[in-house]
Amino acid sequence: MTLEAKEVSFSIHDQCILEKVSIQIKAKQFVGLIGPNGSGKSTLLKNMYRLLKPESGTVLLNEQDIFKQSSKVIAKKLAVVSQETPVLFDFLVKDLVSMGRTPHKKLFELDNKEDFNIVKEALSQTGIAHLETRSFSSLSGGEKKRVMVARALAQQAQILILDEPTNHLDIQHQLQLMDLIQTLHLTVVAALHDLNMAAMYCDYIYVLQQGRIVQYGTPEEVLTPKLLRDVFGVCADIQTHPLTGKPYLTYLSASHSNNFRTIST
Ligand SMILES: Nc1ncnc2c1ncn2[C@@H]1O[C@H](COP(=O)(O)OP(=O)(O)OP(=O)(O)O)[C@@H](O)[C@H]1O
Repeated sequence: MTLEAKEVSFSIHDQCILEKVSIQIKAKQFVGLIGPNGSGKSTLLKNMYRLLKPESGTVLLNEQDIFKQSSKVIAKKLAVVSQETPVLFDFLVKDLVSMGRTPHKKLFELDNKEDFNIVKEALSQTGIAHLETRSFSSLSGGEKKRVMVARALAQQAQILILDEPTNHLDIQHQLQLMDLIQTLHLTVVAALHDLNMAAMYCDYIYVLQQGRIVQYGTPEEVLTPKLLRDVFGVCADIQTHPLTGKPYLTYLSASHSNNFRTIST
């Protein structure tokens, strides 16, 4: 399964939010989307999962225009965990996760044993089995996030679109979730704010700035002091971590960054 945005442009009230953005996620790749607040990450993802329609350009799911495929067909192939949690006050956690099975069911067809097992597995994988009979509205932000991930897993789609998946999660659950997603070997595109997470888990990273892709490559190629300064306006020391072998970023405060400049010149 592949997903691709080709020269996607999108405006709101005549303001250009995305300008000819092209990104490609090949089968089983974990691709990160990084960029400052307001750079267009969520808008791009919304164009890629059909919540918004590009003004120009195309989105291809398995090389076919996503807007020419039915919602049900797409939902079997592509699952989304968005930034917003739905307003579903009266649903129990297990019922909400069961909704992930909907694309696989005919109208009025009831869940069978296989569906129950898939939902059980999704609850267990996301560590929320103990919450299954709780009402969604009573959960904490992090618990709600894990329910939305469980619903996406129950959907058994081959492509996952994640908009800040670790937002609201404590560090243990951030790592558990990212590890889990990595072990599923799906095709993944995720908007991430934590650049160390992006470095650790992504095969490739695209950098958005003011609605344009300004850099693309492996974490090693993309995460450089220059990029962090130019795009994020921060000074950072970047080393290869001795245990992970991945780039590890240490952000420097204004006073430390002066020392850093003195040392590195
Ligand atoms: N409905 C809307 N009306 C007006 N402007 C919007 C709307 N939705 C998004 N925007 C603007 O589009 C730009 C891109 O927003 P978007 O949410 O895609 O950025 P982002 O990179 O995901 O930001 P963040 O990191 O803060 O989540 C922002 O300037 C935002 O204010």
